[in-house]
Amino acid sequence: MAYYPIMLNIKNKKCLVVGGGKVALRKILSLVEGEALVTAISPSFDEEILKLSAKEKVELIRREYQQGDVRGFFVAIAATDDEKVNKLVASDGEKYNVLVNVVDDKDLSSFIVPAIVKRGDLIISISTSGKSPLLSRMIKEKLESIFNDEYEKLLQKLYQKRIELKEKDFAEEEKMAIYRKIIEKSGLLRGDSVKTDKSQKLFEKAKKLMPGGVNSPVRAFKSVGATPVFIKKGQGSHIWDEDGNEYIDYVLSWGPLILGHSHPQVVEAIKKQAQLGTSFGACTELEVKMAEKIIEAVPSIEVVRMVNSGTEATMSAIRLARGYTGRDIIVKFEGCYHGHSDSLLIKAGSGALTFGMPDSKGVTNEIAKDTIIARYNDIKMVEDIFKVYGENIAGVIVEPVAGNMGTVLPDEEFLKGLREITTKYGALLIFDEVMTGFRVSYSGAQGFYNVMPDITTLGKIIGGGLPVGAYGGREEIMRLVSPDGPVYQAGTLSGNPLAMTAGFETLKILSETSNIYEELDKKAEKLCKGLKESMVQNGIDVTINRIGSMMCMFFNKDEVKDYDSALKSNTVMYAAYFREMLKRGVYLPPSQFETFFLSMAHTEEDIEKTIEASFEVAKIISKQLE
Ligand SMILES: N[C@H](C=O)CCC(=O)O
Repeated sequence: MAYYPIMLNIKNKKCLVVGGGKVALRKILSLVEGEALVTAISPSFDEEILKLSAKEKVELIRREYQQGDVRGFFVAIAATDDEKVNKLVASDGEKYNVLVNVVDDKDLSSFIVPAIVKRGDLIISISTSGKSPLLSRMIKEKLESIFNDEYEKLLQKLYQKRIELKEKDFAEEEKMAIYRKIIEKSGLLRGDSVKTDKSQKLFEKAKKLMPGGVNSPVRAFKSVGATPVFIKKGQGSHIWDEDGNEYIDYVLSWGPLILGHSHPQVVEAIKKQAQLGTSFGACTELEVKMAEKIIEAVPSIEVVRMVNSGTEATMSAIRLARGYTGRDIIVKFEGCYHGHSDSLLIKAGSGALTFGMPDSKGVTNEIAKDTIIARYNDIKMVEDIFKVYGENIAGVIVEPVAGNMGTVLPDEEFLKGLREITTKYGALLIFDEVMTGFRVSYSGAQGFYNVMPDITTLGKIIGGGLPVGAYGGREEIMRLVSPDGPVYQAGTLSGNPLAMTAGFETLKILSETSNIYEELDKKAEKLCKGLKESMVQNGIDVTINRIGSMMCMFFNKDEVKDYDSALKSNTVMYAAYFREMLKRGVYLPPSQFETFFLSMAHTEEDIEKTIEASFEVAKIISKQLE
């Protein structure tokens, strides 16, 4: 059956309800609300119907329905459980041209009544053409949670404006523009028009071709309950997806793009180099320039080796620490992520934490037993571990600012304590500065906190957006690396000219631009202040951790200083926040346990827009708390 949806004006129209029970009561109430002249026929009536009659809202006829009763009515509703009566009302309706609805029997009805969401004069009706009342009800509940009273207020505002403009001599397009502005200003419908068809199609295809449809797990948006958007291009602080949606980007390829996307100087240098050759697997002057630049900047590095990723850098650093000390055990911290090499995938952060599998299958017990886990910021625990295993510990690896369980800052004494303990026991201290290097300061976290490790690993920023990694440290340690020494490590594309060029240009800009880190800090401070305020004003608990342009907004009322406290965050709330922000053109990390990054390219306007969006979203997600 095909239905034609209409809204009936029943004001002052005679409407009949046949029946006197609870269902009849509901029907009478909705007719009364529509200001109809209601009559009900039934041998007996529910208490509430009698009360309505006492208030003269409904006229009651106390007897069974009789043939022809529908005559003269505008519409009739049969709400009895007597099949014979219902059929009689239906056939009378046909005979006397009266619209009839028989409750729960679409075949007997000439019209059916949709489920509705009503906010004052705003009425949204839902119908499954009588096929599934349950689905109608569930959709209604969903819509009720979206369309709150604010929509009614908006409707009234628009109506007032319409009356006001009626008298004025405006062209229709001008009027439309005014109405549109009012709607946009309300923020209520912003983002609901985002189209992601192309991304969705691509993801369906990708899932068939790649595990989870991705080349790195966190990209799958799984923990935030969304379909990933497929990115087509980036410029400055903005990215665009395949459907043409624009976003302010706070992921920045997970940190490398401190200058923003496609910085013209970096792009130009890459182009020039590409014309000269992309890889030689041989020595180049570029590698020498890059090594010089890194050694100049990072205080503890005297000699450096370039590799292709952060994972390679940390894996090689561990091997070097073992080679140097002749010991096997490594201490790492819960929630710190050092890439995906076997010995470091124990209680790891980032995607491993996001997907609840911090210990990966495929890592043998033999390997796992040489990694001891300690609590971040718990120097006493590290001391205790060293008291028992000190003689066998090759090194301690740590993110000096943890960025892979969200952002977690080190306590004042934590890093210093690690330096003292490792020195005392002859173990090496490895700072994984893949994320913090050239990010928290030009000299990394070690410069910022003035604590010098023995080995440092780098990645991200030093590749200027191309794949890269590096590890370096005191000369006496680094000379053990092959071919100077017996610790083997190699790579076909290591130090490749494109990555070296992009990285070198990036570091050059960072070193030549005055106050760059101060500016980033100021922008990030403003952003965090606004984000926090948006939550506080809407009664949402949030803890923001930040150092310079690295930050994380934990949906958590308590301080976040380690893995356990990070895990107490409300990930469902973060997921809702992420989805709503995305709709409003703000691209955040698709996991509660990742870091937000800012770039030099982010403008005041970006920050303001983000805060504005956050206020809108906070209002929406605060409803989840009710
Ligand atoms: N937190 C990770 C890197 O720093 C996220 C990147 C990835 O796993 O793809």
